[in-house]
Amino acid sequence: MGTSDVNVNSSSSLVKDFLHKCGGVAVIDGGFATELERHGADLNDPLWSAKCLLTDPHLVRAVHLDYLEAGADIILSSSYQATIQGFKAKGYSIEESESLLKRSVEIACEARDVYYNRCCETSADQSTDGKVLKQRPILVAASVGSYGAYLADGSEYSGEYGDAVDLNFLKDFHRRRVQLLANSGADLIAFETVPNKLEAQAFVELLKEEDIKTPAWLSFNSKDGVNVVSGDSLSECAAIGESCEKVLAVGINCTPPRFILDLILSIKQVTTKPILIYPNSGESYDGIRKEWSNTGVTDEDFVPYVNKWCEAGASLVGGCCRTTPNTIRAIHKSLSGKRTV
Ligand SMILES: C[S+](C)CC[C@H](N)C(=O)O
Ligand SMILES: N[C@@H](CCS)C(=O)O
Ligand SMILES: [Zn+2]
Repeated sequence: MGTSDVNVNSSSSLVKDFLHKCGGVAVIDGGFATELERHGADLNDPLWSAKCLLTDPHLVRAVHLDYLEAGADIILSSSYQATIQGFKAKGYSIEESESLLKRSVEIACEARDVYYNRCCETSADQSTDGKVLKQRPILVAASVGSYGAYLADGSEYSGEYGDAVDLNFLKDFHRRRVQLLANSGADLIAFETVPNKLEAQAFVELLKEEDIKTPAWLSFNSKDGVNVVSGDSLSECAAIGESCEKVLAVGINCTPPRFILDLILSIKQVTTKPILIYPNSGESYDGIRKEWSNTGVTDEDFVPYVNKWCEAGASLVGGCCRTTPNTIRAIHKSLSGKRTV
């Protein structure tokens, strides 16, 4: 057995072991880019949330910390739309771009360190203003958004890349970023808002070809509750995750809450891996104007479904775009009876 086999075996139970320590269900953080915006960041930029790595790394750290204090057990780095190609288009060198990518994970790890220090400093009888300050296992996941995210026009909600974009193109597009993020100190890689089957295939092939030691999750988005946004079959997409030993969980993110239950039931047919769910608020996004239209959906609409989703098979639950630390606090509270620790 080579060293790579040893490493894969030792990380192959990371999510299941983590879930066990969390009492069966883990809380994922909430919308990251939209939370930066709520704090005043202007993300009308091709880099979207990754712009803050350049302009306001302190805010990036503060938002991670807010999610930890709201009860998130897993935080995702600010690298969703951070790509070497995107930074290069802004005039950054390859070295600078690579260092920004690594920085995104370092900042998340720093937030975790600050959080643990706060937990130590807070005695049990101190008031914590509703903050969850509890020493517990916390994972940092390196976010990898799709090629559509890099296009910066909301294409991750269509998954239509045109005929020129084939499997090799997507693998080459993502290769260096995945290598870097895998060696950045993150506990896992979060391939998220994956809009089509081709890109899912590219991600799992990259994990194998590049002998990536950091395990991953694979999370798709849907706009009809049946298929992924491109129209590709969710079952076929989830089965790609199931086929790869380095993918430790499969699920759905950035999808309206009303579709989630059916999507869990569909994924459950094809996977034995933990299922993760982190829906958006249910509002619509205009990818050109980079604006959300508020359809009146609120945190209160979302949270009551969380226990049903867990009963249906989800074991990692959080929020995506336009959810906030309040959403995560409410999810944490709502799951507290379900957790066995
Ligand atoms: C999941 S969508 C809201 C992401 C935003 C998009 N990549 C953009 O740049 O507008
Ligand atoms: N983790 C990213 C996903 C965007 S769909 C974010 O929350 O900004
Ligand atoms: Zn989202």
